Amino acid sequence: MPRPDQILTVAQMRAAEQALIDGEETVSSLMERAGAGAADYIWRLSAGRPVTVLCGPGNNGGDGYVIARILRERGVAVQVVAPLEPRTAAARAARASWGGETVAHSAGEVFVDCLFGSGLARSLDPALERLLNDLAGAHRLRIAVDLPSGVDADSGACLNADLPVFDLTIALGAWKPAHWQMPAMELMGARRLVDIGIAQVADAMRVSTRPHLAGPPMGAHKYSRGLLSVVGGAMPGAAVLAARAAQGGGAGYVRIETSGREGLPVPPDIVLRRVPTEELLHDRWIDAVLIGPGLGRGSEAQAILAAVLERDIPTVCDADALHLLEPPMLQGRTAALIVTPHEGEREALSEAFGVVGDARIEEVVELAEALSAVVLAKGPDTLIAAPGTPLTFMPPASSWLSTAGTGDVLAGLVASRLAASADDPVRAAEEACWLHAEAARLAGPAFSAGLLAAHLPQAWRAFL
Ligand SMILES: NC(=O)C1=CN([C@@H]2O[C@H](COP(=O)(O)OP(=O)(O)OC[C@H]3O[C@@H](n4cnc5c(N)ncnc54)[C@H](OP(=O)(O)O)[C@@H]3O)[C@@H](O)[C@H]2O)[C@@H](O)CC1
Ligand SMILES: Nc1ncnc2c1ncn2[C@@H]1O[C@H](COP(=O)(O)OP(=O)(O)O)[C@@H](O)[C@H]1O
Ligand SMILES: [K+]
Repeated sequence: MPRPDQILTVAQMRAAEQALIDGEETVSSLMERAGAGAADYIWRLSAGRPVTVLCGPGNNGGDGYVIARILRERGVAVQVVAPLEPRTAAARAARASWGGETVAHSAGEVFVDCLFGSGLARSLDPALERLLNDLAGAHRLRIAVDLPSGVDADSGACLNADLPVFDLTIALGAWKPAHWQMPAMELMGARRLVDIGIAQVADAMRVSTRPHLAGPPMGAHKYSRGLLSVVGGAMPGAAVLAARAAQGGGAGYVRIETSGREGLPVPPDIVLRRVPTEELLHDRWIDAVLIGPGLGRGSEAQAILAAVLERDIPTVCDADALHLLEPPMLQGRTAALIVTPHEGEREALSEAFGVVGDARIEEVVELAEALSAVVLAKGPDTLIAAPGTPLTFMPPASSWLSTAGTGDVLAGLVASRLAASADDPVRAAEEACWLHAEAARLAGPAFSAGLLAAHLPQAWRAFL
């Protein structure tokens, strides 16, 4: 059975299609199924309004002719704009079955982009780019089939500077990385997937699906639910915020440990332990550690980080810790490690660990290998990579998260989930992202990081 969460590269998609064609299917039968599935969505959304289909030269254009024919059969007024003749046998056959005229331009209600899909090899030439934009601008509702034309399926790059934004993108057969990567993701609008019978591909990447989180069992006590130590540093506020968030992440016991002397605005329900650096984490009941938020970047911070990592407890490194982390600090570790870099921190880590990838996706995967760790590369298009595990793409969360301190909240959540279930750090990272996104949704617009953390208890309801 194919899984609706699998993400395939163009090469994987072609191989999976070929496997079907080597069996009972033909390109035309797959195109018919893809076109029919897309036509269903378009028919419902167009609700009787006229539809314009822009058809390109490849099989994406072929899908367009199938869509045009099916919609016409259902009584929809359809116009086809075909700036280039079909070049594949299946697309030519689909054009012949459509049999209708083509027009040079059209304006109206619903626009369907079947110019290029996964076979786009280079940027659109200026005439095609103009036609695409003119047609998109001349219609109220815009729908892209498989991918918005101009987008590179594997990387999510936009090959042209000026591409239209769609209301809906209908992916065919399987998701491609571009459906979940910036900047392409910004053009897609809502996303829907049409099943055309593509099988489950071994080791395929995946988009994360909503998890089910268990509440505490009847016999739970604070230690059984996970003890998390947040190691504080030069700027204690960030550690307090992360600890606050961690309390909303499900761990039974959250405390802050620090070797500093700074006054800490610690709320009464967070335990504070002040100890010399060499006594940090001297408690065999600790399930997980968070270090980095507010740690500082000086030599003292570096010594604290080295001491913490040497304790070999399941650890989350965020923020300043990601600028201090060096390969020797990880030697001999066996416990789980999760790093949660934003783009700048990811670049710093890549430099420190000698990772040079061609593109973001490859670099994140290579970084996970180099660190033997889970890499939660956060941003509008968060990725979770771990050695030996399929790369996971998180669905987009509220863009209101782009405010200071929300990363500290995420780090607290990741550490909290890790304390609760240290045996599966990838799942811990994924669960944290879902709680974070749901809290952001509940917090609405223009929230602060503190308010985000305050919405975590309510966010749980979506996963119980
Ligand atoms: N395979 C299957 O079984 C099924 C596939 N399906 C569908 O097929 C789509 C993939 O089809 P595809 O591989 O034909 O690619 P597509 O995106 O239509 O375009 C490629 C053509 O455009 C050309 N070209 C490229 N860039 C260009 C540019 N900038 N400017 C101008 N020309 C350019 C390129 O030729 P080139 O010039 O590079 O030799 C080639 O002729 C996929 O997204 C899905 O919709 C479904 O029907 C299910 C079954
Ligand atoms: N445009 C966006 N859309 C969705 N989520 C975002 C966006 N920008 C940032 N985020 C999320 O907000 C958080 C920001 O973290 P980070 O950059 O570390 O901020 P800080 O260091 O101020 O806490 C991350 O979880 C990231 O995924
Ligand atoms: K398209």
